[in-house]
Amino acid sequence: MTDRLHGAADGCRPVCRQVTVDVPATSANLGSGFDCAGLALDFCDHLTFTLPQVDPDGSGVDRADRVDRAERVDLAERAGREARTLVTVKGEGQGRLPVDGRNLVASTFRRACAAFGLEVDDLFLEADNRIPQARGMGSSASALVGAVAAADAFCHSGRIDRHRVFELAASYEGHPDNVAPAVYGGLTISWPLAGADREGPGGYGTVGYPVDEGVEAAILVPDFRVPTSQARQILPDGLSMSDAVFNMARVGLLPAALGPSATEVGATGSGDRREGLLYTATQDRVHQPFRRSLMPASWTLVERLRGQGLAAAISGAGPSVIVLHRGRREEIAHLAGPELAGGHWDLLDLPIRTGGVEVTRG
Ligand SMILES: Nc1ncnc2c1ncn2[C@@H]1O[C@H](COP(=O)(O)OP(=O)(O)O)[C@@H](O)[C@H]1O
Ligand SMILES: N[C@@H](CCOP(=O)(O)O)C(=O)O
Repeated sequence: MTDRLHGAADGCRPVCRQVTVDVPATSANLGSGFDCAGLALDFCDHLTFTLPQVDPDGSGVDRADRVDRAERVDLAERAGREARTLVTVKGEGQGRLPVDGRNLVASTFRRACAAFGLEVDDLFLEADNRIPQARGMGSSASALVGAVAAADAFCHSGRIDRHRVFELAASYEGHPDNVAPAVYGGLTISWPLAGADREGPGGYGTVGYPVDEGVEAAILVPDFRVPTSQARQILPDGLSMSDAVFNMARVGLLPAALGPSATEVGATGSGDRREGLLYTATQDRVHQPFRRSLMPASWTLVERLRGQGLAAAISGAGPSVIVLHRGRREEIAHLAGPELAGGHWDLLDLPIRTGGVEVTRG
């Protein structure tokens, strides 16, 4: 897509000087829902974007009074030279992620601002990261959503437009499954629009489903990384009809298996049968079998957990493992005992996050 959005104002001004963003981790696929299912997790990166730029006469931002005098002079002196990007990273990625304009959050923020018609001068970004990177918890989608949501907040007054954020961030990511829950929260099923349906920017649709309050996610996170790009390259070009049908039937079960209305579904009346539905909904023949060789230790763990009837799957493109459950935390920790005792795996017990990205202007 073209980067300047249709209808974006030419040369718009930022509506504030600082924006903070809390953007959640996500788990995509959930077994059967390759490239379409995603779940928001209550575990956030906290990002602070500051635009210190202001015209020498103080007219560059609507709230120029918040820029102190010394800073205005400093900025005036810097007029005419290349814009600076200064990034500080704490937590996940500290010492590893770029701290200049190559940082994914910073570069995406500039790109989204340009798409909205705002040319950004200097940018200060403080990233307090909790989401492990390249582990299958959607860190790259969260980085894109955080950056686009911040750009939306700088470029438009009022509440952020979640649909606009979803469309732009999904177009940058290239698949919408992690982006949608990071934007909207909860369980989402997303799809690329068919060619004839494409109109204007974007090209993805999504619907959200409520998640039963009793459902929790246990995420087992190893200390090794698998980049999503590598895990996508290993997938085959085609599938058998029977494997496609196997997954189609199961992804259709995900909203009922995770939703509060699951007990009302005739075939799933009792608590035990609900666990059975979660187990079935997370079966997969489309992507995990092809990725086993990239993450054998993760697959061993998935099989052990599933062997006890738990709804375990590779989280996203891996190598983390997600277990969706209702009150079975101790059992999961016990079954993952060998991995946890070895010191190379962590267990995160995470509630499902009902809301998506949160933005505050300062
Ligand atoms: N908070 C972040 N800040 C900057 N870059 C990030 C951030 N999170 C992810 N990235 C970039 O995305 C890469 C991981 O993306 P990817 O391989 O898709 O894994 P994941 O499963 O975590 O999304 C990181 O190596 C890094 O380049
Ligand atoms: N559907 C994608 C999901 C990638 O999720 P991530 O959290 O690993 O980035 C895939 O399976 O490739």
